[in-house]
Amino acid sequence: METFKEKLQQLKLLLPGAREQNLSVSLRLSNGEVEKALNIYLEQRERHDKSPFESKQSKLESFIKEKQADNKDIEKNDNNPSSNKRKIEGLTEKTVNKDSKKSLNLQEALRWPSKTNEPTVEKRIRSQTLRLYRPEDISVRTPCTLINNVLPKELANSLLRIMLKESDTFKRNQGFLFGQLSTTPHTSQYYVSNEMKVESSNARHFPPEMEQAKIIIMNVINEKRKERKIYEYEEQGDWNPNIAATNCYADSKECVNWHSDKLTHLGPLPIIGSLSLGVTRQFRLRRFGNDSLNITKPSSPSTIYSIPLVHNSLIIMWPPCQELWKHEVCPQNSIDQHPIAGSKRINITFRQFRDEYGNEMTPICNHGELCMLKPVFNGRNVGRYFYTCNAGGPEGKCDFFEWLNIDKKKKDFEERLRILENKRNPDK
Ligand SMILES: O=C(O)CCC(=O)C(=O)O
Ligand SMILES: [Fe+2]
Repeated sequence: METFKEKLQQLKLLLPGAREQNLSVSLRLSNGEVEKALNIYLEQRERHDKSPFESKQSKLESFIKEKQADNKDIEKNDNNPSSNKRKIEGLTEKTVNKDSKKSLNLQEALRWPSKTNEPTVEKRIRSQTLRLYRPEDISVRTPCTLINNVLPKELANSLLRIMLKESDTFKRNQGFLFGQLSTTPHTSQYYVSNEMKVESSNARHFPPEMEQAKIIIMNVINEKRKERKIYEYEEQGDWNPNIAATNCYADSKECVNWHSDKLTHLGPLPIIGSLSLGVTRQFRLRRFGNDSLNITKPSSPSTIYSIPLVHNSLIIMWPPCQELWKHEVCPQNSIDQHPIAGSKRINITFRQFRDEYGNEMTPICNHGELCMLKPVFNGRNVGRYFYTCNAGGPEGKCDFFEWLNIDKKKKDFEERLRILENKRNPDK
């Protein structure tokens, strides 16, 4: 387990020009999670950069209000005897309380973010949002490929109509964000292709139009993939999407926040084919990991690339997009109405569920729950993966940790298949 100091060091490597004090506050607010701390830091900085004309005073007031709200939540948790206190390695509870109050300090608020200590180059790059329209630019700058008009027009329109109807029964997912229960700002639904068994009562089978779309998209992606490097640990065979996470954004304010897609059941280095239907929305990408594989043009972690995804477009997220980048669909002030969908957008993300990463092959944490698979995105272990506790609630994570051994997993899975086969055909 890394100490608070080591995590701070990781953050410093990621954001070389940033003030240590700001990174330290971000790390405390993130409950000691480097990835969340990076987001908190970048969001604060972005917010700051977006409003250069606001007076220092009003910026300061809103910053303090936010911090006060955050700290109230921290205090509420810490005062609640039934909830496990927030744990940050290397800090006692007392220090956490004392230090989180310290973030109300006026001096510190004024110093967020530091203008003077950061190098000019980073300062110039950091506020950059680059809009990318041309597929050539998208391929050079990001680990994605954009294909417009991917489906025959009639198929795209009929799939949109079907999904609009289906979306009436899509649900808002609930999850934990910084220990607080929160609801996703859009609705979604899982689908599985027809050759798969529906194991979860929450999943539905692909409607026939989705199956047709899947085949076209699968062929397009496998064709494009022939021109690309295939990493040692990605699925070596053809890409064969068998599940689809679908989203509905009812209006311009519905969104999905910065995230990378979970690898637990997809395995390392997945390919994700994301089809957009209905209203055009901005899909934004930001690198946050160390691109040691050098597949995209070097960019600052805070450079945001914004890509308009029009009706019937496919964005392919190639590996290592989920390992080293984050993506979001941000809220917008206005959108152009779509003739069929009005203000709605439907998104279908085709993915390949890999059996060797199924539930039976996933370790169980100390809580007795299935673990989640996470990549190391920086430092000397970049390129490795580990299993960790998936709990996000107020009870906190347990300290389960296990490196993923990809070769061993493959062997274990083959062994498991052999045993199952022997049980089915004992005479063989
Ligand atoms: O709506 C989109 O384009 C992205 C959706 C997404 O990122 C997801 O479902 O994981
Ligand atoms: Fe995603």
